[in-house]
Amino acid sequence: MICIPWRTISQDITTATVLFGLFVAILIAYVHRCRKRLPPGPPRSFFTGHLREIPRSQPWKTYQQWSQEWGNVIFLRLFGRDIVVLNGAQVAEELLEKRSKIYADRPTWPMADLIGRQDNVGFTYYSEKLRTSRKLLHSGLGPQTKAAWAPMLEEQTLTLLKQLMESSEDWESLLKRHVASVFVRFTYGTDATDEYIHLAEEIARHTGLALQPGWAVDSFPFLARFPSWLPGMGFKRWAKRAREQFYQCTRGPYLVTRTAVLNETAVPSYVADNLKVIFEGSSSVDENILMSTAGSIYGAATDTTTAFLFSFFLLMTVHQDVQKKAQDEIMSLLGSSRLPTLEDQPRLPYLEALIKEIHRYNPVVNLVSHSPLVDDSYKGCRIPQKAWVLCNVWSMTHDETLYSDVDIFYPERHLDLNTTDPRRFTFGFGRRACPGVHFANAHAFLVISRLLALFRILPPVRPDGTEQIPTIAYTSSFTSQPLPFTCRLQIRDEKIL
Ligand code: HEM
Repeated sequence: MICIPWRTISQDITTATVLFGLFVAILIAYVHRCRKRLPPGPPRSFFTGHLREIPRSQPWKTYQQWSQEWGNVIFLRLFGRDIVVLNGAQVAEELLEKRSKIYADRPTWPMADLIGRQDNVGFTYYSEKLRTSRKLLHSGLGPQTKAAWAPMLEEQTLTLLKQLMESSEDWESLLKRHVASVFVRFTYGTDATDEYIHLAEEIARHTGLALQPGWAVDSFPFLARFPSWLPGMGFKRWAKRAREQFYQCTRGPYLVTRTAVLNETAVPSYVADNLKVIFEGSSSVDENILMSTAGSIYGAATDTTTAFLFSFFLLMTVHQDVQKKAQDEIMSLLGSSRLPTLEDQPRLPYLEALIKEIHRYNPVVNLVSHSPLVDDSYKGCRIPQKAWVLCNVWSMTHDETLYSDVDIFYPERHLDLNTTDPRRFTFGFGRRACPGVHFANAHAFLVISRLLALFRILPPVRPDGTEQIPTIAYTSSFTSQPLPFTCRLQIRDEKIL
């Protein structure tokens, strides 16, 4: 007979009891979590989730319509991911502003990580690195540093006007080039070369591709750990090339400015100013963080600014009456004496209202993505940790309780200072809100006021002499731009330049 010592049996019983207790506790926690219901949403297919329900074209408009049936917080599932759409200003402010610490993260995007985008502030997960990056950006872009970048903005807009006087039919490419020059100047203090612009456009194309749904690695992140020579791992080889180009685009211009700082030939810029204090020993910021914040500016600033300015051109081409009112305001303040400067901004309220209305009418970024760091709940519904929280900016700037006749382009609504400033939504929320907001507002004011002072923006003319008013329509991309349209620029007051 085999004799098992009593001590061993009693140890086994204790271990089994502890394990069973642990199992029961986990089960209770799991059941409790699941019993807290998820937010409501349209019915979905068991296999494809809401793939068929979510339209490819301007989904933000559909989400707004769904809110009438399902409320302001809607739950969707796509490619195995939880998506929570926030459709109103109140809920966005409640969650993303008041609970900003919870909603400071970005959704995980394994494919974007593979192409190196963790070194781009807009994608960086919430961490010490992100906090340092944002501090650096705020200190370079905030209103306290306006005196440092305002003269550069004035000089660059003047160059744009002169180029437009020479060849106004090239307004589209000149405007794009102007935007690129402004951000390369601001960041590195150098001229934007064709090579850099081309590489940066390639990087933006790669980002767009990586963010498209359907990459297997986004649903099964463990695939990223498999060797790239295995069959079916072509995405890893593509990602490696894309990542190398991304680092080339970030390092190249940074090193040029760094060398210029060391040689004492650098002109003031975001990178040069920060490097000087690092080299003097007055700042302990890691140079790698400075380099990646600098590399993030171009991507975050150019597409958004270009989309906004193109929208201005389209809306002025169609709404001649609004354009005339803005021009009359500039004329009554300045006559033909000079071009507007940033000091004139507070004295041109109609122009300020016009800028607000361009933001409201078609927000540049209609869906802003955040992600909660922990499980959260709102009005009894669970918002799962790591869910993809999509803040529907469109639904806020088209909320009938905030703005009347939402589909009408009507800057006058903002002359009443009680009207909600749409930029409260269009530049994002909480701890991820756009650090470039002050720069963007100053830039928009300078370009728009100076263009209107010098030019009339007119619809194209058909062969029979009648004007062809373009249709107002926008893309469905991440930054929503007007669909291609044409307009004419006519000089209205040459003496002003
Ligand atoms: C019309 C112009 C612009 C618009 C409409 C715009 C809008 C936005 C929006 C909606 C976000 C996301 C905010 C969020 O997640 O809550 C964002 C992020 C960001 N923007 Fe802008 N932006 C503009 C111009 C600029 C400029 C001029 C710069 C820099 C010079 C800039 C730098 C950034 C950066 C670095 C981020 C990422 C912040 C983070 O993830 O923590 N943006 N912007």
